[in-house]
Formats: sequence, structure tokens, C-alpha cells
Amino acid sequence: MSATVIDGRAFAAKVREQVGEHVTRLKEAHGITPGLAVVLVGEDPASEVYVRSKGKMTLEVGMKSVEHKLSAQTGQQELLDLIDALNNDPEIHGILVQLPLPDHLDEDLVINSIAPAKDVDGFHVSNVGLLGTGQKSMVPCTPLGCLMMLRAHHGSLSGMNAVVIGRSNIVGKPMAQLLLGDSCTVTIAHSRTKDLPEVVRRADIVVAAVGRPEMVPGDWIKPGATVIDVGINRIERDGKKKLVGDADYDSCAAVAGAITPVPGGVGPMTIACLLANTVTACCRANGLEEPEGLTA
Ligand SMILES: NC(=O)C1=CN([C@@H]2O[C@H](COP(=O)(O)OP(=O)(O)OC[C@H]3O[C@@H](n4cnc5c(N)ncnc54)[C@H](OP(=O)(O)O)[C@@H]3O)[C@@H](O)[C@H]2O)C=CC1
Ligand SMILES: Nc1nc(=O)c2c([nH]1)NC[C@@H]1CN(c3ccc(C(=O)N[C@@H](CCC(=O)O)C(=O)O)cc3)C=[N+]21
Ligand SMILES: [Mg+2]
Repeated sequence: MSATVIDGRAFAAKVREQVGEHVTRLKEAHGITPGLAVVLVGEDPASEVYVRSKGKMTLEVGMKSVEHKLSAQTGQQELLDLIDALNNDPEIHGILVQLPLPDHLDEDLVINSIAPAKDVDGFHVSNVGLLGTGQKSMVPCTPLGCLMMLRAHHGSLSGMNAVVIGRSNIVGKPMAQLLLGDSCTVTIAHSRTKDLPEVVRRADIVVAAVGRPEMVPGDWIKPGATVIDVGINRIERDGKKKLVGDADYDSCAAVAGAITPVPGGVGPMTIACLLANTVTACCRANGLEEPEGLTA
């Protein structure tokens, strides 16, 4: 048996199409164009690729896209002043500050200076608290994209055993919250977890968000389980540059029931959810009914 490949690229295209329809409706019925601002500090080449692709897709769905590229030496106050200006700009509905920030900047302080209603990453402490207590919030894009694919594949997730490998604030922890919200029995594993293979073997759903190339082998996977691979790792093999996930794709696909590939899985869904969150933020800011099916 071989796994169903969950096509994140195709799924993301459908989400963007829905987002585009809402953007058209906002423009035609209300004269409003949703706007997203992306702030990039320093010149990490991988981040620049990602920021460019976000900008392109933002324009494709008809939204306004603004990029602020600041030098790696940007001071904390300068960055806070820019965020303050974006917070007060009525044409901007979503603000994303690309992480990680250079070491001299206080990431928590910067993220928490974004107006929660414009925090389309869902990283502000007030959105984290709202998500954790089951209240309406902005939901982090990567976990939201994973949840959408899981719901589409399984229908209900109720009662399933989910193991999330990784406990970061941007992926692992919010992913666990969303799975709990859908009534999974959730285990969060991390670098101190004892006997990780045994823990993973109990999972009906495995979400790998570790940042270690091909760390999860097929013999950790319960036959028929669903593997969601969040990892984006750039490696070189046989002299060629390659992008691989945190799961060893071939051996996992041989035993899993379903699996997301890298590239073409979670990554494109992350960007589609960013656009979805921007439309949601725009609707909320204007007291309009928000799109259905585009949030948790
Ligand atoms: N597709 C997408 O859209 C996105 C992809 N990513 C990718 O996802 C991956 C994870 O990102 P992120 O959450 O930011 O990473 P972090 O580095 O912030 O967190 C990694 C987590 O993995 C855990 N970990 C590390 N080594 C092991 C191990 N040997 N066994 C078990 N757990 C381990 C760490 O544990 P501990 O806490 O104990 O240190 C930590 O909790 C990366 O590859 C990143 O590039 C990230 C964001 C979006
Ligand atoms: N504030 C903030 N929010 C983020 O959401 C955020 C961030 N900072 N910092 C970096 C990580 C990483 N991330 C990715 C999103 C999409 C792809 C993506 O589209 N990947 C393509 C491949 C792209 C390629 O070829 O390089 C794919 O998987 O198919 C990758 C990585 C969002 N992040
Ligand atoms: Mg980190």
C-alpha cells in the first residue's frame, strides 16, 4: 500500500481562489481593498524568496501588498515606529514581521507591538491567549493550513491520536491547540521527549515541525497514519541543492495512509492562509461578515 499524497499546492490554489472572490466582493460592494504589509529586517536569501512569493500572490488575489525591507542594523525604536505607522494606516489590514529577527532586536516586544487585529501571523500574546481559550482570534498560518488539509482529508478529527513533534510558538504549540480544538488527543513531543519512536507509533496524525532533515523514518509511522510534514530544510545531496522535510518521504509514504510532500505541501498552504487571514482581518475591521471556511 502506498499513501495518498495530499497536494498542498492544489489545495492552496483553491484557497487563494476563494480569497480572490472575497476580495472582489469587498471591492465591488464596499469599495475596500484588503492590504498586507510585510516587514523584512536584514537580507536572509531564503526569507527574501518567501517574501517575494507572498508579495506576488497577494497582488494575484487583488489585494494591496506593501513590502518594507530594512537593513540588518535597524534599531529597535525604528522598527517599533514603522509598526506604529502600519497599525495606524487604514489601508493596511494585515502586518507580518518576518521571523527570526536579528539578535539585537527583542522579538517578543516587536510582535506584541503589532495591533492584535492586524496580527495576521497570530503571534501576538493576545491572539495566543484567545486561541488557547477557544475564542475568536487570528490563527497562525502554518498550523491553520495543516488543519485545513487534515479536515479535508479526514472530515472529523474527533478522538484521533495526534502527535506534534516540535513545541515552537509559531508552529508546534498553536498546532497542538488547533488539534485539541478539533477533539484530538494531543501529545507534544520535543528534544527532551523519551522514546520518540514509541510516542510517534501511537499517532493517527503526525505533525513534524522540527527543522531536522528527514528525521522521521517510516518505521516510526503507524500503518495508515497521516503525516503532515512542516519541515523546510535546504540540503545538498549528490552535489545538488534540494528542499526536504522533517519526514523521510519515501519510507513514510510506504506505510502512511496520507502524507504531505516537501515542497508542495504545507508551504503553499501557509501563504494561502496568510492571504485568508488578511481578508478576515479586513472584514472584521470594517464590521462586515467574514468569509466562511477560511478560518478555524
Ligand atoms: N512550511 C511552512 O510554512 C513553515 C515551515 N517551517 C519549518 O518547520 C520547521 C520547524 O520550525 P520552527 O517550529 O520554527 O522550529 P524551532 O527551531 O523553533 O523548533 C523546533 C522544535 O523541534 C524540537 N526538536 C529539535 N530537535 C529535536 C529532536 N531531535 N527530537 C524531537 N524534537 C526536536 C525542538 O525541541 P526543544 O523545544 O526541546 O528545543 C523545538 O521544539 C523548520 O524546518 C522550519 O523551516 C516553519 C514555519 C513555517
Ligand atoms: N512572521 C513569519 N511568519 C511566517 O509564516 C514565517 C516566518 N515569519 N518566517 C519563516 C517561516 C517559513 N515560512 C514558509 C512559508 C512558505 C514556504 C513555502 O511556500 N515553501 C514552498 C517552497 C519554497 C522554496 O522552494 O523555497 C513549498 O514548501 O512548496 C516556506 C516557508 C513562513 N514563515
Ligand atoms: Mg524559532
